[in-house]
Amino acid sequence: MLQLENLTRRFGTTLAVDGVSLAVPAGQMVGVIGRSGAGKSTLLRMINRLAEPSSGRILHDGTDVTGLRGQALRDWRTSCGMIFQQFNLVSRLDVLTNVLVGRLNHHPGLGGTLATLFKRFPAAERVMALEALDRLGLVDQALQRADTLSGGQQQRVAIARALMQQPRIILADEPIASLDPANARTVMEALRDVNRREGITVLCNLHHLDTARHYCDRIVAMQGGRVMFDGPPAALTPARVREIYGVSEEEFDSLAAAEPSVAGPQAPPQPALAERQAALTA
Ligand SMILES: Nc1ncnc2c1ncn2[C@@H]1O[C@H](COP(=O)(O)OP(=O)(O)OP(=O)(O)O)[C@@H](O)[C@H]1O
Repeated sequence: MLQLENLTRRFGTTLAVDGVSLAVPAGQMVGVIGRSGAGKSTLLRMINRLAEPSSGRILHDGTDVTGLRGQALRDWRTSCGMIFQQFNLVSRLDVLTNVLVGRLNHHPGLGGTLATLFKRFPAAERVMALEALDRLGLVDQALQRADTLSGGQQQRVAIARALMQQPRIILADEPIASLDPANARTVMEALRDVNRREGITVLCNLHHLDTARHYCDRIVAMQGGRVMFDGPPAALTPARVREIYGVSEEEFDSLAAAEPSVAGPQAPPQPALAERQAALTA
């Protein structure tokens, strides 16, 4: 069970997340929806402590995650696989090596360059990486450079990489915002499959209500840092959407589609390299 207790994050005068309390049972798939700036990313990033809460607590199976330091914090981050909007693969490396990067946390002393990374992992982990790719339908692409894959394939490689961490929770921060509908579908299906088959808890930030309704067990709708709705998809009726956001569902979705962070000809900016490395190797 993941418990968020009155979790709050301020950036200067901005209250990005405002007193959020949620109890997420193990194995649940939760869709967090809301317009740009609602606080979705900050909420997710606090869970693996990429963003520090200003106040409130995060508990996982009774352990106070908010107080973890050093190795205990690194272990917690390992147990939270993170999926970013922009995949964050090493483009010039092959797919298999990218998946093995998810294992780096288990080898803190692994030296050498990225180019020789593959050979430095034990054979059992290379097999594990191939198995992860196989279950995501990508084993044939294992030796291709990551940047030769479609966006949807790259995001599934990122999911395979997260699986290598053997996570308890997957935090997916707008995993489909840069993808076309067909690729978005394959990625959401992959996340749902991982959730169902492995029982991994998934928290997934999404812009579109229909996507959240279709794939998630539970929807948390945010606005101005607060949770305005928390319940099963069927309970988030068009009338409820209007009540929360003051617009129809169609308007909500079209506003989301018009946001600059959603797929467009130009890729949105990536998180800082240090942050990505922290997420991958911490
Ligand atoms: N590092 C930061 N410094 C200052 N303000 C920030 C920072 N990160 C987020 N914010 C602010 O906190 C609020 C919530 O941002 P957040 O990125 O969590 O929202 P979001 O719902 O994920 O939006 P989007 O869908 O656009 O990613 C916004 O007003 C944002 O400008």
